[in-house]
Amino acid sequence: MAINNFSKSQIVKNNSIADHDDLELIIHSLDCLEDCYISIVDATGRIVFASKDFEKLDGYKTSEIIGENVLDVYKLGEENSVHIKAIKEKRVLKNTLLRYTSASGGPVELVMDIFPVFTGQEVTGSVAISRDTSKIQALTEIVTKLQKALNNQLHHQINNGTQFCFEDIIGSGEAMQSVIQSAKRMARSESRIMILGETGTGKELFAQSIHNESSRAKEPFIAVNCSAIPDSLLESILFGTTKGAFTGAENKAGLFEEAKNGTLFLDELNSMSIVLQAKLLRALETNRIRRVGGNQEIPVNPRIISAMNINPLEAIENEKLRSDFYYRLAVVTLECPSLRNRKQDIITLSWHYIKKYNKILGRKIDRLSPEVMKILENYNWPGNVRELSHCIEHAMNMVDPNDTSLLVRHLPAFIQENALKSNILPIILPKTNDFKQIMNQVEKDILLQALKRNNGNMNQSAKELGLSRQSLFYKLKKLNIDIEYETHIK
Ligand SMILES: Nc1ncnc2c1ncn2[C@@H]1O[C@H](COP(=O)(O)OP(=O)(O)OP(=O)(O)O)[C@@H](O)[C@H]1O
Repeated sequence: MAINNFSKSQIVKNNSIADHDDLELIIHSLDCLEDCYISIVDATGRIVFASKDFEKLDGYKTSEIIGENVLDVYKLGEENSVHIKAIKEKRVLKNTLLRYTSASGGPVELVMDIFPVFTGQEVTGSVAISRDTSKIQALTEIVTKLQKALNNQLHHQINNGTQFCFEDIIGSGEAMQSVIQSAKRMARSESRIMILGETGTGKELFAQSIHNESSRAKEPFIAVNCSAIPDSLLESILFGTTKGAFTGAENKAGLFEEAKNGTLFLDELNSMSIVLQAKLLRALETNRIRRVGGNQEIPVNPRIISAMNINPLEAIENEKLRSDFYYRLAVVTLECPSLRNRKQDIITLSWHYIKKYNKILGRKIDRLSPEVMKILENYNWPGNVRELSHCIEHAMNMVDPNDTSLLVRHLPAFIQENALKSNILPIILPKTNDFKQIMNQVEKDILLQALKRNNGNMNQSAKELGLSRQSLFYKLKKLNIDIEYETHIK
């Protein structure tokens, strides 16, 4: 690879080398230069050198980032920048993982060794030698897929009824990581779990993952959506029936029995009637059930995981939920955060679904426009991850097979309209130092966004902008704006 004028001997001579191990590490890193990228920043975090190959990796042009601050370029907080950390802590950081966003919004992951540069006692900068993890990851992905296929085969053989495990949960932000850690701890115990969260936040995904991580993994996982089934039927489904209990009734085991020593997942528990809650409470207290129409008590042993998408305390207050029933089931609780409260995961999840639909629909999208990123991050996602997946599926159906960028016009109309109404379409400044050109662009964007918000209506747009109709006409003419062409959202 090209490392410009930066030679191996220059780096090795660098007086940051604290001990023999570091020296070995640098020499080892330099020996694998084919797979390495080098970056150097000064003590203030200003980038003074970045090897040319970075451009291919993350899309930031070397010529444009030299002289810029590393935090600004890679949109990192101080705590996340490994360069700044090495400078502040005055120590070498080895094999440190750094995740950031490429110029086109995709994820980049590097493993870095960072060496502070000393002049006397003072740290005057740091040198990082980085390796792209995607090659390692590609291999890991293959191995993981093989493992999963093997697992699935096993699951099918033992028919445990699940599709997901913890590895399928996407969310590197603190909120999601903390829920995953709690869920893993819960998987190791036998306590009943209540999973709370809005619709589409992944409650069933967590329930399945907990089951697969628990000692019950080889037993069945049985899910029942309490809102989808009328009460009388739900009782027979859960407890089973005895021949003659009602016309057509047969001797049949219910889900409590079918779940055996596995997990019974009661989804949308809040939809269950108060009467059925009382019957279920008895079963939960005794770990015994009676089939509908039967006299015999049958011992049962599934672990119960339940889920609700409303606030349980409000449901108790409104007498929709018995408190004794709730507390029997909510021995431990897990809260799935809504997507709007973990914005940092929105783009990662979007890329997950883009990759999925690239494969399914034969598309080749490898770039999200900055406007799309901003819109996705600012939308409030009432349907959470499920809604995001539908949004990307829609967009991927709208792109042409040769398109490589996902643009605003590909998004569902209501999301475009929402962005316009909430005025969050960003103004993208031209890359120039020409002040007049920048101001023209700003003026043009403001006029166009007002026109789009008002469906091209000149009077309303002028009113909103505080201009006379004539001034608006004059400005549109001066800026050479073709309204019909340009008010289609780009
Ligand atoms: N963190 C996540 N990572 C990957 N996929 C996710 C995540 N959260 C949710 N999903 C996906 O979103 C969809 C909805 O998830 P799930 O059915 O588990 O949500 P839910 O909270 O149980 O919804 P509901 O309350 O409507 O039943 C599924 O396709 C699931 O795989």
